[in-house]
Amino acid sequence: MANTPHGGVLKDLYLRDADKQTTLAAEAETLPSIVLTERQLCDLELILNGGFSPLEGFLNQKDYESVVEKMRLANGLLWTIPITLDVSKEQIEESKIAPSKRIALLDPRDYTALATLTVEDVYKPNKVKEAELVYGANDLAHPAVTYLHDIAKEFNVGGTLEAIQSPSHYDYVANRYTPTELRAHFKKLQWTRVVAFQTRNPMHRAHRELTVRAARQRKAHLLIHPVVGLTKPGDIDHYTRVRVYKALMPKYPNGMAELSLLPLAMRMGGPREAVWHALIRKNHGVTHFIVGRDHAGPGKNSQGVDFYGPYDAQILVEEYKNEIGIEIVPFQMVTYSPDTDEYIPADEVPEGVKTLNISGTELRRRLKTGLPIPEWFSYPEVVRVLRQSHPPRNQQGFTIFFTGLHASGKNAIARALQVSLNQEYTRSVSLLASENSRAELSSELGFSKRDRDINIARQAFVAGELTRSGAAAIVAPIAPYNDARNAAKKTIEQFGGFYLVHVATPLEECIKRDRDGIYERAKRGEIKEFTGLDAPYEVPTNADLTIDITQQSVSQAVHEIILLLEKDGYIGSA
Ligand SMILES: Nc1ncnc2c1ncn2[C@@H]1O[C@H](COP(=O)(O)OS(=O)(=O)O)[C@@H](OP(=O)(O)O)[C@H]1O
Repeated sequence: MANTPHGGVLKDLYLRDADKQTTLAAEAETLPSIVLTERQLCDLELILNGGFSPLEGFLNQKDYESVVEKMRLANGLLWTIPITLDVSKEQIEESKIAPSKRIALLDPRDYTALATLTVEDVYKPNKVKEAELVYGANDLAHPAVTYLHDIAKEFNVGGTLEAIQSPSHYDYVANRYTPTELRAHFKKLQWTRVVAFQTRNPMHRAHRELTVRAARQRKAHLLIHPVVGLTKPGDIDHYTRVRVYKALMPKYPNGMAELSLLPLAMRMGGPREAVWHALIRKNHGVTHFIVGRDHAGPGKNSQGVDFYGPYDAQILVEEYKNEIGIEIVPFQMVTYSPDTDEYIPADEVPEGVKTLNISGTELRRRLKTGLPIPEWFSYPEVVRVLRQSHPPRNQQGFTIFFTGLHASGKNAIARALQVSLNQEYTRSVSLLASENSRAELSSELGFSKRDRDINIARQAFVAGELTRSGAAAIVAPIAPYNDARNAAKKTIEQFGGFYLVHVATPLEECIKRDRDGIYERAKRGEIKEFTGLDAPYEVPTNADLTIDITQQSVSQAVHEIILLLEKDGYIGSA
């Protein structure tokens, strides 16, 4: 039989409110509303489907303070992470949020009303205290603490929820199970002992071995229950991870393991989060839960020291195991022994026996450079998925961002670079020449700082999208301002390579080379705010390459850019 929910009753608010959903939806149209944040949306989904049982809403002040201080709801039930609906002063005023008011909670993606909140109270959380007691330190190196101070708004609204509808999902829908659905699934499969494995990372052979060992030890079936809500910033995206899990599932014996995706917003709260994870799994009907080394660990604090000890989570979970009501399976990471070609838990490796491992950083390096990933470490099917999402540099996109004065020669170099890159045949090459960008993207803009910044931001957006899709983008605006160039870099480099090339032709030379006589017109006052004359050009100090066309030919300039791209692996074979 599936495990009892935390608090005894599964609070599936969809089932509870099924009869009144049409009325609630109609009422929601008339109510003031709050558009949820991404984190709040994840939390709401798990409150509504019972994953957060016994919660039936967002914590009121009494519950919040009790959870922060005592790891318990005000009624004494164990609950370790505050689940709060944070709002700003403006939202409170605009929606007239006050006790006993009803508020519609809207999906941020399409403004669908998902639930109605009956407000109990509005309160100001003590964020420093929450950071210290829940996450162990008021240290911005902790992602949940940064969230608390930089993203979460000033006030919390406590209150109970009524369910209108669940948030829509369009990805991996068949693999998403609510607690009610998962319980029915276990029943159908006749699974009574189920050990759940939580993960926010791709899974390799070591994870498969670890989970099978846990199942064998406890004579249980296996639920691979990865988080697909919000995880640690910088993690591999969930699309890739789910493809990895799907590639891995056939490696388990038939009928041993199932995959279900959990729309949880993690806090990386280590020990407290491990207890929370266990309670969530209990609500999903699971009987056993694997807690490994450094469970939900946020990494190092601002002093360079780990926030939590590697086994703190296991210790806290052990301390509360009777109240949690799920059997904890503590696990050491398993490691590979090349001599015996087997995986062994780290604490069982005999003295002197050599073991191998590949760290996350090393794996990313191998993916980036195209270096082999050995079969003892992962399955070829898994590696294929990872390589598709992390192509080597020579298949990734990049942007060459030229900056320089009018008539500096940047347009000629940009055109020649496009021709040169076209020889490669490996990716499409797009040139956003300044005159085209001005005509097609920014025709209504002039040359004030604000307008120029918008112009650069638009080009950066387009170049970013091209870079994301694996193309080479060449942009060649004047881009006279540092902050706009830096913002462009930030926009683009999250998707691939970014190179700032400063065509540093001196102004006098530009004036000499200006065949259209534009500088002359500007000097006569016919063109205002002209860069280099009555508008500034901030010389970049962070250019990847500086070219002076009075000293170098166009071919030479292009060749230097090609050399830069080759050095970083964007062109040529890996
Ligand atoms: N006031 C003023 N200042 C600078 N440039 C001016 C101005 N008015 C028109 N032009 C012509 O517009 C071209 C520069 O546009 P950009 O989009 O590159 O400018 S910016 O990056 O937004 O600053 C640039 O042409 P190219 O250098 O040939 O691209 C200029 O001839």
